[in-house]
Amino acid sequence: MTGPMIIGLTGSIGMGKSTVAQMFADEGVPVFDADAAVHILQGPGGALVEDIEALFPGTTNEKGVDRQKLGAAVLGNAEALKKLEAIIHPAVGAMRSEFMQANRDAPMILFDIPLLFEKTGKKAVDYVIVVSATAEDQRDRVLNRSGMTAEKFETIKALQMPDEEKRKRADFIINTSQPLDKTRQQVQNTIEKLKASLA
Ligand SMILES: CC(C)(COP(=O)(O)OP(=O)(O)OC[C@H]1O[C@@H](n2cnc3c(N)ncnc32)[C@H](O)[C@@H]1O)[C@@H](O)C(=O)NCCC(=O)NCCS
Ligand SMILES: Nc1ncnc2c1ncn2[C@@H]1O[C@H](COP(=O)(O)OP(=O)(O)OP(=O)(O)O)[C@@H](O)[C@H]1O
Repeated sequence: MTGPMIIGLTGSIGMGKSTVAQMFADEGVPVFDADAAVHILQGPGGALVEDIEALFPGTTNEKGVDRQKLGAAVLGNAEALKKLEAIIHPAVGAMRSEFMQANRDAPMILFDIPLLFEKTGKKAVDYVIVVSATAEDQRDRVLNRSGMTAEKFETIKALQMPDEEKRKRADFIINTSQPLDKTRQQVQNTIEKLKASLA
């Protein structure tokens, strides 16, 4: 194999992807965060702000994209979301390529991609890790966030592959319905197994 082993980290809304990705980073694994890339593209002076304003007038301001407004325009409107994804996903892909180039000498790298199964495709990675929690924990975590409603949660869930389906397709599952130190241990064990497969 040439280049680093590529690990995809995915999971449905609120399952704990960001927390688990940070645990991989703590172990020294370079992490590409797709959501963070979207924030850069949509943030102040971001490369896609103008295009988004043209497609969805009134959803940007001097600080870039107003995500509440853009979310209201696209979540629940399949055609609008498709148009937005058509400009965002290729730009995220380009940033991912740059990240790969910058980390080409690392033994393994991790892609944190919320929509890995839905959009990016399993072929982009060597192994898939699915982050999963009980439906109750997922719901509690998400509804505790500011700006979130039960309706918005249901709309987003309907856009994502069900957790059960994701788990079936996973090479590794990380459980986040347990204390954080147990989850960290699972992350460390997974890294050991991945390293063993490299040897
Ligand atoms: C719609 C937007 C403006 C809402 O922003 P907001 O800050 O309110 O929510 P946030 O980004 O935290 O997303 C909340 C949840 O929705 C999920 N989600 C976001 N976009 C999508 C999508 N296109 N399809 C399915 N789920 C999505 C996220 O994975 C997350 O679980 C924003 O998510 C966006 O620009 N999405 C399009 C880009 C995209 O597809 N991002 C997903 C990862 S690359
Ligand atoms: N064992 C655990 N592992 C991971 N997260 C946990 C655990 N226990 C509690 N949590 C909490 O659950 C929440 C998970 O949120 P996080 O932002 O990581 O999810 P996410 O999957 O990235 O969400 P989104 O898809 O909406 O971006 C955090 O507040 C975290 O502190």
